[in-house]
Amino acid sequence: MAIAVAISESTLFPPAVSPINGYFTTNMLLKKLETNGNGARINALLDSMRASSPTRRPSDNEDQKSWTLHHPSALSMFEEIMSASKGKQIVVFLDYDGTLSPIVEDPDRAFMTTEMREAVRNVAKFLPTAIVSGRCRAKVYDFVRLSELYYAGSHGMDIKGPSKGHKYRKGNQTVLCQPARKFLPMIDRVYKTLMEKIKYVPGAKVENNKFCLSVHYRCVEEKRWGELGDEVKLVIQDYPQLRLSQGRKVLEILPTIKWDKGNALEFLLESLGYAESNDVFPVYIGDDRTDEDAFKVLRKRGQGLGILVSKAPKETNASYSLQEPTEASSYAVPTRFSRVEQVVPT
Ligand SMILES: O=P(O)(O)OC[C@H]1O[C@H](O[C@H]2O[C@H](CO)[C@@H](O)[C@H](O)[C@H]2O)[C@H](O)[C@@H](O)[C@@H]1O
Repeated sequence: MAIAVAISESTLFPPAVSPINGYFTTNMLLKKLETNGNGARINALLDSMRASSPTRRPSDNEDQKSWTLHHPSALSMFEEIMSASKGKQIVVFLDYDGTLSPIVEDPDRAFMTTEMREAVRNVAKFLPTAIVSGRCRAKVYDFVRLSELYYAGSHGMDIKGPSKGHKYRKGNQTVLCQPARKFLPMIDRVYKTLMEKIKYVPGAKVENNKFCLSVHYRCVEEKRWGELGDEVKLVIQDYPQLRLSQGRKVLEILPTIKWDKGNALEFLLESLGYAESNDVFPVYIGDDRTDEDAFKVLRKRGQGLGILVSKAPKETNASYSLQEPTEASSYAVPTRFSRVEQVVPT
């Protein structure tokens, strides 16, 4: 759409944005609104991309101390946590990237270690265990390869229970929940468009997570983040049923339905028979913004606990912390959990 704007071009628009046939387009105006008159960008998305990817700096000692005081290490508090869960069924929820696997440049190579897989396998022997990931369910399954677990892919929008013969399976039915099914053709279309649009930005990568998409900028030069963000915004502005969210050097495109990792957690607890129960103690370990939705649900239920994997102080709804994925694996050593008497649901 072209709109006429009664202001002089030279004072308002930086050289890159000039009128077409004497008219300023909406996009031009938007671009102008994102600059502060000196031509410096104050693009909200770009600012937020920077803020969610801070350059690592040693955190201030005082900040770190006060944060650790409010979010003590889940390892040092293990005995207290276990006594709070006494007589209750612990259910374990694990995020994948940054929690079970280290963050790496190539998302296709985010492998978990054999040690981590063993730790998860062992936990799942004693406790119902779910992987809750932004990735597509099939892909996260390929990384984890444990058929006894629940998997919630696409940020919880694609949930499947353990295959036949596993003890946490509910009766004969396989648990399945895909609340965003109708968005599949749209997501596919946007995936193809984005692939085309971002191929000019070196290092950018679109990952098809089935019910949502990830646009990675970890390998994009910072000076091109703004351009990439603009391309993504332009594409999704034609799709009001989609929304933009952010993770670790990634822009996430999701359906606008009210369904997130928190809903997935509640759905899984309900599937296990703990919808309204006080006899359950959910433990959720995650590292990212989308995991906050699950931490919030735990706070609201006043049950269990959230553990944030983070080296640096961060605002979070989690109660405890772990420094890095390797700590998550030592947290999950089987003897820790097997000491607690567990009620195994039928
Ligand atoms: O919910 P998660 O399991 O944490 O998934 C969130 C996103 O994780 C992946 O991206 C992140 O990890 C990559 C590999 O280490 C890294 O290269 C990227 O910068 C991170 O954002 C995954 O690729 C995404 O699809 C997930 O949405």
